[in-house]
Amino acid sequence: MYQWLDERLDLGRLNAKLFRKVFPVHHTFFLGEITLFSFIVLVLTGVFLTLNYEPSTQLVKVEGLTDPVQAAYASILYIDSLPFGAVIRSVHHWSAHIMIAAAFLHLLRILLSGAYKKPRELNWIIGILMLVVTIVVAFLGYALPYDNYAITATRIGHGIAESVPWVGVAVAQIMFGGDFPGSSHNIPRLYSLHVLWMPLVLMGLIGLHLLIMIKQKHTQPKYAEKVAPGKILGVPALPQQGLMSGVLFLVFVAVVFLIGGGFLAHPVEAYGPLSANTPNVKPDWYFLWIYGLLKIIPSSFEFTIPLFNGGKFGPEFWGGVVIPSILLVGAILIPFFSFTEGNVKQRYLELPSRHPRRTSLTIAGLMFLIMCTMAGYIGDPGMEWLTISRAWLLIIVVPIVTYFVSFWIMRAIWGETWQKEPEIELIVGGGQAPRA
Ligand code: HEM
Repeated sequence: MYQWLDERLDLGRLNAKLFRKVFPVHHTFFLGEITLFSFIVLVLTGVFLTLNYEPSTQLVKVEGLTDPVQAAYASILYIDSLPFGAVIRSVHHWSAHIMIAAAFLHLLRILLSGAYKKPRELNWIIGILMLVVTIVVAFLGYALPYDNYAITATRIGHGIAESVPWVGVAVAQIMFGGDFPGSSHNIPRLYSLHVLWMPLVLMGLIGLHLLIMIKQKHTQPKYAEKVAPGKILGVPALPQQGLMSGVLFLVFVAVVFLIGGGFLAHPVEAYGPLSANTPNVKPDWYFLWIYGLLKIIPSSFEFTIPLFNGGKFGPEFWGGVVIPSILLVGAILIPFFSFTEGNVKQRYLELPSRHPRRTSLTIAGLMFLIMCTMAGYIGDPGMEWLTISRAWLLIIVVPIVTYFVSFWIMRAIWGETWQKEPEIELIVGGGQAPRA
């Protein structure tokens, strides 16, 4: 069979060029792979869901329910009633959470190890875009069950889209196919964006990301410089790397099915179909920091520019659009503010502990997000101590204190040598003397 294929596809050349490509091995490199695996599981479980989901708000009768309900809602009841239907829906749900978390951790590893520097600036930018698109796809899928929970959470995003001065209402109408909720175009519009257009964009970006990564070659652990100077130290793409990735994929599938089976996505009947009741729901964790900002920006923080029918700059615009956009642009620009020594290409991973400024800034940034997230709980039972003014204080003070404390700890531990990468001593096994 190999010979038959080789004669037609010149597999030998492919084998020599692609399959023998060397991949450096480091446990943190699996974060990018886990992000990829989540995407694959999302597509596979998504195919099952699309085969059984009805993207329509037409009213239909469901056995056991007195009032007619929207077809989208009814189809989720149907999916949950299929053998393993609720588990597959839950695996889809949890894979989305894992993909966002893994992409974010992957971003942190790139940031903390300096892998974003020349020549990988492009892949850094594509990565940020992928993270944003992933979050957008997750948001677009939120409303599809069309239950009270999904609609209430999606309304927050709809309000943010509408808050953009002058163009917001038009943007929201295009995105949601009319007023939300209520328009019969809502579900078909969100559905096509969620299952087709945005995943296609994501697939294109992932393909580009991986092609660039293969072309530029992976950064390597520091010891590779000593063991194989000027070369790539690692294992061939096939069979070793492929085998490791294959095993990790199977483990990933097993774990996500365990999570999906153990913790089912919320049953739609717990909240019921669209009604005037607004349940007290919060957005998912990755939106909570924006939700927190929306809670603490005072409603008086608003003005209108009396031009072209008036452009309103309200708190939702500041918290939901301006601050996240500033952070996004800042993140995109990171590689252009840090340079490699002598402007050479970055080949090796940097130790976070030996780059205390960057590491402390990253931890401070995380603290900012955590404090904003905490503000999302203002007014909840048990959180009475958290007033709006205290939340402001925490958001400003905690990141600054964190920066100085973590910087001080790194300086205290490594003293004068804090900026130097440690000397690597190579120990060769089998009782031989070290060679380097
Ligand atoms: C959202 C979907 C994403 C997928 C599926 C993905 C996938 C991958 C994979 C499989 C690798 C190789 C293994 C590794 O280094 O972990 C990689 C490398 C890389 N990724 Fe991503 N990634 C994603 C998001 C991001 C993000 C958010 C960033 C940063 C903003 C980023 C920046 C990079 C860079 C710079 C490399 C090269 C790393 C090196 O050479 O050390 N990626 N990505």
